[in-house]
Amino acid sequence: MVKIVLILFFIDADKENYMKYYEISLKLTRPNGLIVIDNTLWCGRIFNPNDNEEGTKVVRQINEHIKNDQSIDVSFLRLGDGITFCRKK
Ligand SMILES: C[S@@+](CC[C@H](N)C(=O)[O-])C[C@H]1O[C@@H](n2cnc3c(N)ncnc32)[C@H](O)[C@@H]1O
Repeated sequence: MVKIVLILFFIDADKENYMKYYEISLKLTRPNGLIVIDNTLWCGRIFNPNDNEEGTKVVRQINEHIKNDQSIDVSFLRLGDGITFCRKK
């Protein structure tokens, strides 16, 4: 049986599927591998309580999820539109 383990994922496609991409990446990443998520500031829209567009809600949701995920260490770069680095423990 071939077991696939990867060391780096870069998530940057459709926001609606970000949670799905994150869960799949976490399963396939080996310990110490990185999951890099782009657009985690969403142009600052996540901080606007009046912005409840689907993409905004999803980015808020994944940020919250990552904050509470004990299986990773997290680092955030306020570069561009915000980049979050998740290292699988
Ligand atoms: C913001 S661009 C990022 C491109 C890439 N990260 C790069 O730097 O070249 C988002 C890309 O995700 C692709 N995309 C959007 N929804 C997708 C989906 N459901 N499945 C696969 N790719 C998708 C788009 O076609 C687009 O090329």
